[in-house]
Amino acid sequence: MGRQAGQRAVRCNETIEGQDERMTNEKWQTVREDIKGAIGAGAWKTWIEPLKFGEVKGGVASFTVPTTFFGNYVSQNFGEHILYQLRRSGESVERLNFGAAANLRNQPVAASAPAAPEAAPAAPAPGAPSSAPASNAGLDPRYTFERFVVGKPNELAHAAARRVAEGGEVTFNPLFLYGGNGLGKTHLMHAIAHELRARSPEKVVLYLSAEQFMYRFISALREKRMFDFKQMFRAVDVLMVDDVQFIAGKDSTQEEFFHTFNALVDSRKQIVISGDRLPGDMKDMEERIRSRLQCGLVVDLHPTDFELRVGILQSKVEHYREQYPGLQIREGVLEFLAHRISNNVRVLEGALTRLFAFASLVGREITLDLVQDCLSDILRASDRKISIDEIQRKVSDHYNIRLSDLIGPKRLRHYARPRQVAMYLSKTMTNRSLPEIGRRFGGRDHTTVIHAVKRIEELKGKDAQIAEDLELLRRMLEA
Ligand SMILES: Nc1ncnc2c1ncn2[C@@H]1O[C@H](COP(=O)(O)OP(=O)(O)OP(=O)(O)O)[C@@H](O)[C@H]1O
Repeated sequence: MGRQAGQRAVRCNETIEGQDERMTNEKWQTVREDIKGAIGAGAWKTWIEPLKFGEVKGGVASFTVPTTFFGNYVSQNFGEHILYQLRRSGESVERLNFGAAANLRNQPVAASAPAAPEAAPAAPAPGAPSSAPASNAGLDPRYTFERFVVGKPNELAHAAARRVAEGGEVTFNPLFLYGGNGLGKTHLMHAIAHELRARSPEKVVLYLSAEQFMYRFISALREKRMFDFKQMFRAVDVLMVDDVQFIAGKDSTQEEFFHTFNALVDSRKQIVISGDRLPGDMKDMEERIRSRLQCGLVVDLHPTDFELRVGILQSKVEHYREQYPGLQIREGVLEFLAHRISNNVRVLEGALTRLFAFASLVGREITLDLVQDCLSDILRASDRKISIDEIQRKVSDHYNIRLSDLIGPKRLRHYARPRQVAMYLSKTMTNRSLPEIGRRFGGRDHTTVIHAVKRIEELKGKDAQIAEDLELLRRMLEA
């Protein structure tokens, strides 16, 4: 463990022992008044006043709330304020626990994470700890390393995520995960947070989407709570921001993000960011942010290959078997799905969920006929066509050059060769005409495209590197 983390743990323990008896209901009354200043009287009256303070024990502050929903809402929306104000008042509280009054006789209810958009309704996972750090609100309990299937396309991203989750000395900062839709970026980020929470419960791990960052920033500005906002973000040990491309073009949010980022990096706190493309290709993102996003470790989640998709389906089937015992699935069905639905794991998962639900309703075995009946719309939509845009994006990522340089006028070999590769793929993998391809590459003439195609045809036979690049790009585009 790094020096910093060790020092922090000792300090926390010392304070906790001294202060467990100290925290009283009277003190809570003072603290909650401070929260009123931070969140406004309306929200305070609705959400904070009804909280009944219980105790602080082992670094966990417990409250009784009217319902589980109430607890979840407070945890998600005001948890950080409560933690921050408690700590400011001298308490060394690491977590909050909200027990619903009705359930208290049985078991305290955790202020558990709400469901991710496509997730099952929020409920603490079986066996989950009975309290969750408020800063972990929003985590899907299913998105763990155990449930993440590793294959060639995602092995590097997985290894980097594992390294961060060990919570040791910060070696690369930030870890930037990028890739297309539904390839597992969010899953890996949640897995890091779950693992850190289990290994180092004293650490404050904050996961949020870039959109949430923006809304919190705007409401802090509106309610004149910028000091609290800054303190809150600077108090975290690990910050994870998902879908960072969302803040591109949003100037003041970018400005605040930039300062938050710098403050955390300066104090050697780990940052994990995800995006749908390379930082360098994020149009409308300020240059200073793009360069900072690239200064740690940048890893790509490549499109899944057939083997990985089959692996993911098999792992999901195992979980479904617990839910739908006795359901039979014919041989060849998973391979068929993995072959036909290739671009997005989320769609693949959705297809399987629908199949299991349908088969259990009608009491039928899952066969290829059932797949055709039940998934015709998904299968139709997955018969996708490859576009010139996609080819350009993949080629520029592959050769690590900017999209604008791939398309632009620069004639250096460093740009010209990838451009010829992209033109060749556009000719051989789409049914676009030569003039149209020329137009899409910065308004070039169709004879330039013919020359590029011929040149790559020639090189394919004698340059092993080009042959390998073409093969890899083709596989990624077809995936
Ligand atoms: N390797 C994998 N193993 C198991 N499940 C996976 C894997 N990759 C993706 N999934 C599942 O696919 C779904 C979509 O993944 P996730 O939300 O992490 O994608 P994403 O890359 O963040 O997509 P987006 O950019 O659209 O937000 C999730 O339910 C996730 O559990």
